Amino acid sequence: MICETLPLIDLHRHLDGNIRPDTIWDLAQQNGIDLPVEHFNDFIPHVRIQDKASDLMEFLVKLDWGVNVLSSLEDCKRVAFENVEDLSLAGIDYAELRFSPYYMAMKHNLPTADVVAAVIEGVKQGCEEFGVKANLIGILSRTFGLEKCQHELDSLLVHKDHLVAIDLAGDELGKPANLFEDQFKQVANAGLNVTIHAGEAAGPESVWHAIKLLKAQRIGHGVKSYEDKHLLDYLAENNITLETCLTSNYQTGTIDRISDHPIHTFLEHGVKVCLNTDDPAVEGIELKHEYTLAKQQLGLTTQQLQDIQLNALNAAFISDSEKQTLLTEKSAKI
Ligand SMILES: O=c1[nH]cnc2c1ncn2[C@@H]1O[C@H](CO)[C@@H](O)[C@H]1O
Ligand SMILES: [Zn+2]
Repeated sequence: MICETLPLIDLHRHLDGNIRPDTIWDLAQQNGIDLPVEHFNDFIPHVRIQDKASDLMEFLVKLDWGVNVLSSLEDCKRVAFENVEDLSLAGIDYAELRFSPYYMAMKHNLPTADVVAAVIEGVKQGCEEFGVKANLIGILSRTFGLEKCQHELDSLLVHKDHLVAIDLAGDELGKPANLFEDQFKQVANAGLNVTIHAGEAAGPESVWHAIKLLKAQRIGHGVKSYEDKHLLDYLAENNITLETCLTSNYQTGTIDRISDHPIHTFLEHGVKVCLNTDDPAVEGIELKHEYTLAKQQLGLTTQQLQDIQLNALNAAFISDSEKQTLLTEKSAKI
């Protein structure tokens, strides 16, 4: 299923949507935080989707315990480090880990820019320890409004040399992309890449806004693009890759069944897609599972899955020589 001579890459993976349930439990004990249940097994439904949520916002609530137990910068560093260990355990060669520093800082009033520094440090140490490659994408959590997003952006830009891109995530319906035009002008001025969550809870117009107003080079999800043929042509012609997350799309109610995912429509139109996890700990999946779903539930061929692995490499926010290194290092391992 996975082509062993090509690097396995996850470009859409929330670091703060992948905090291990046992770490959340442990940090809660350590930090004297009351949890709603007495036994660990009873805690799982509070931090992991059981089958599916009714919509995106109900899904996102499951991420809250993970960040609510982060009481110090050391805790933030720990979860960042563990995220890299998880990459190594999942057989991933390169990942772009995204995180929302204000969301992580919020509950315990941690200084947001220092949270960014702690995550950078945890990921750096993880990469050294586990021999995995990773870069970071900063998220503006649109759910909390414009003012908080500007604060979040300011905190991220302090450390912009350690980031490859900025993303906009959270409540797509309630906080549409056009509100954040000014923030993404600042992102462009800072020389960072742009990927935007769009076409997940809202329709194709949200994808258009992400591209035209915020200058997105990649789109997170983009599921609803299938409703607009002109948009499909535009995505294909401009080489804008859709970061597809099958299990997440099912669990957020964006699609009713995995087999309903419009990935075939995208491929037929020449739109580039790659496969990703989104929030693996909350979803209870890993990247290889997404490739299995694509084969078994959507009938993708071995060739299509290989192309998808290559699409992820091509769409990564790294230089051509770094891409080449990932390729040669992988074939050397065989
Ligand atoms: O699937 C998703 N769609 C939209 N936003 C998401 C998704 N998963 C996580 N976040 C959002 O990303 C930030 C944490 O990294 C939070 O704002 C969370 O709500
Ligand atoms: Zn996401």
